[in-house]
Amino acid sequence: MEKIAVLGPRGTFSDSASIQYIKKFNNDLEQIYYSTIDDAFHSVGSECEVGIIPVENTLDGYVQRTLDLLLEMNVYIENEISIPVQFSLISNTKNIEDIKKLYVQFKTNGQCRKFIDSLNDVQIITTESNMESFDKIKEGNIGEAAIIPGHMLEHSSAPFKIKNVTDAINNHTRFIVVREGALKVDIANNKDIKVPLYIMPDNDRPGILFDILKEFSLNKINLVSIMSRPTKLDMGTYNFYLEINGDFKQKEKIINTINKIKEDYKIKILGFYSVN
Ligand SMILES: O=C(O)C(=O)C[C@]1(C(=O)O)C=C[C@@H](O)C=C1
Repeated sequence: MEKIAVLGPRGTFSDSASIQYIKKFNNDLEQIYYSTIDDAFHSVGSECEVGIIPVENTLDGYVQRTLDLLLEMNVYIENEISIPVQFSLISNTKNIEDIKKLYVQFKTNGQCRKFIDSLNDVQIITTESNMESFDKIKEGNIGEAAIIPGHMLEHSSAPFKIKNVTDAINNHTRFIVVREGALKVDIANNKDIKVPLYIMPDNDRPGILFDILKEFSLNKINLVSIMSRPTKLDMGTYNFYLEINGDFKQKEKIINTINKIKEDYKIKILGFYSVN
């Protein structure tokens, strides 16, 4: 049975995403839990064949670390799944004014901004997963609170709880399924195509971005997003992460357009797969 690397422990949204992914695609996968996104990602190709990794959120955008690891590691994206995400608060205090310390996962912080800003004089402790935040409260230090996955609220015996502290009701996180090795194109008829890729300009001159975007525009290829990530070599030098969304009939056109851009720029295609 193949193993899938998941940000754990059990109860995280990554765990929920892995359960839904296994169910939806009828995959026979054993979940292996890791305490950080980095550890889960790095296990792909050694302890695990695949990994399920958060990449984008409705309220807080891309997970920057995931974008960097996609470039650094020898992996490709073979599938994706989105799940709804809502958060609640638990605390061992009697009321909200007594909270002195708040545990919150780094990506959760940007999804509960309004609530966190409404708290007075609270020390924020950033965690690696929402279940790490949940577990911290069990240590029993008075004056502590944690933002946890909404579905874990009933599993907490904390004396003080607030249901729903997310900034918006419509909030989803998208997870990608990554596998080690060179890209495999996996397209089903009648489904949309997703193609995330990196374009890495090796110099800086006026019009580079225009040159690249022009090719997509001329070929009527839909770009869903574009992100700049630092090359980490020199200040002010960036790689571009792009996502293409298209109809399956556009497959050849997408390949030809990427090949055209490849004549002038280095490209890493991160995935070429069907969605929904
Ligand atoms: O900590 C979790 O529950 C996770 O699965 C991680 C993660 C993320 O890093 O994006 C997943 C979904 C939410 O966006 C918040 C946190």
